[in-house]
Amino acid sequence: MAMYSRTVIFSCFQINVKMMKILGIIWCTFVLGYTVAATDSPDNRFFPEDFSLGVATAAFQIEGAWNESGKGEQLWDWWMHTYPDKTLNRDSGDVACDSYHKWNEDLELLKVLGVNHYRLSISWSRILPNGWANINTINEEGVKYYRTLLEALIEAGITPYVTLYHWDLPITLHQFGGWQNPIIADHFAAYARICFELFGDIVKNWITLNEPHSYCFLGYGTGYHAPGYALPSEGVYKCAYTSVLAHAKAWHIYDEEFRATQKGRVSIVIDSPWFEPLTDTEQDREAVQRELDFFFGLYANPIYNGNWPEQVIRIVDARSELEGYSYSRLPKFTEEEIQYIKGTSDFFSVNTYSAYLAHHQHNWDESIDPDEVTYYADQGVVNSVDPAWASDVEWVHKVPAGFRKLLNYIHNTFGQPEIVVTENGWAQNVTTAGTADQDRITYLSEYLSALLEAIYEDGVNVSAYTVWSLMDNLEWANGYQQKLGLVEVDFSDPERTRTAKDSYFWYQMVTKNRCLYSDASLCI
Ligand SMILES: CCCCCCCCCCCCC/C=C/[C@@H](O)[C@@H](N)CO[C@@H]1O[C@H](CO)[C@@H](O)[C@H](O)[C@H]1O
Repeated sequence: MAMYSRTVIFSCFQINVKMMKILGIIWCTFVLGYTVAATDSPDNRFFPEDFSLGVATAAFQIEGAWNESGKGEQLWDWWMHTYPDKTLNRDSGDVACDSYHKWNEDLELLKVLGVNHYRLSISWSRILPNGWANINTINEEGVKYYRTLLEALIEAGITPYVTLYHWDLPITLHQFGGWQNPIIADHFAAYARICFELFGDIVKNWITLNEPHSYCFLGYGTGYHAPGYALPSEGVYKCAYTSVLAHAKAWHIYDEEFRATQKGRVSIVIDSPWFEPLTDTEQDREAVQRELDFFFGLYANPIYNGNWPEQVIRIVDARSELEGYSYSRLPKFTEEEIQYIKGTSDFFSVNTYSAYLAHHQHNWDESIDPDEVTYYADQGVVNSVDPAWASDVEWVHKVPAGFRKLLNYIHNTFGQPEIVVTENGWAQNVTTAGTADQDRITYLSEYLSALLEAIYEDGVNVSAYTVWSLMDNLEWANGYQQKLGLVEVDFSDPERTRTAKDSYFWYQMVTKNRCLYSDASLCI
């Protein structure tokens, strides 16, 4: 039955969406009976009535059309064209899922999936081809593309969550040093203002930046991502400083100029795995807290509590001095900036996929290795994973209990905010991926169970959950070699044919039943 549903699904899209829904229901009835039994006792409670279930994508990862309709070049276009060997299989985003041309097919997928919200991003250089926010430089074709898509989503009853920056910096701004240069915060704020003006009448949920930890650490720390800068001693901190400031400026613009009329809200996506102590010792428990502070707190603390986490300041200042620096490698916020940044988030957005074990690094606090002047060495933590945690790619391990703990940590550390899970999902290697993706169903089911426990057992205020991703797409440096979609995309086919996976039908059942059981009468 599952195979039959999949084979016919896409011709149905064009003809009869209602028929698709019926096929999905048939699939659920005959296949999910087995699926649920195979999953480790999912929670049988209904999601709260106003809880929002959604999926996410990002512009560069799906749109393609990299130089069409007036779009300017951005960092990842340049990176993949200039250093093709830095991406697995020498893949690029030139065509990606071709969503720039096939957005209405994606919309049908969303409608049939029955999601409440869709998280997407706007490509900065599609709106402002040269990056500069000068009213004369707005690319009307880019505006029309997003306007049409956003209006169609609203028309379909799907709430858009719009990310302004998902790693695709206009190349002109990279040439100014990108996120190493605090002036980028002003450029971002000006771009944000234009987007609020252009789309704020219909977009009510804004995300300023996606995962600053990822683009700061990978782009300016290790150099594994664009722009490829290996500046591990200071690059991450400078990038974090500019990013936090950029976010705060955009939030203030919205707050002062748009909130009263548009009545929307603004947040920033912060990503973090959960960390478990390797051993039950005080040293390893402290290692967990240090890693959380350097990974998560570097971005969340200035925005929610004011300033960098206290121990990050203490450690980096002390180590900088011991290393012979005449200044601290950690840029400092002025008192005025601390007050300006604090409180600039209307809800807490978090991306999380995995957990790691944390172990105190031997001698970390007693000696300084001059070859180890890095953001990583500052933390003094060695990470590993528990071999019992299921995994198909090196960076994602199935640890739903860690997800619940992370939600509780946010609740307790950052003032019990409303939490929106803006990304969570299961990554498969291309060699093991396929449309029969029971592993993904198991992962999502267990993570959603953990989320329900956080809501009902722990009293954590989680209002939305978002699967990454609607469809397989360009996974940055991993090219098309890792798959996270509910829908498979054939990247060898010029048509980029989309085929629903088993997980797509499973999530369709969840959005319909609003619980994790195919038989909703079992839910309470
Ligand atoms: C054998 C020992 C292994 C130890 C390894 C220890 C490493 C510890 C440090 C943790 C690093 C975690 C990296 C996770 C980052 C993710 O949050 C990030 N890659 C997620 O980015 C989003 O994910 C989507 C899927 O990759 C992506 O497509 C999307 O655009 C991103 O927003």
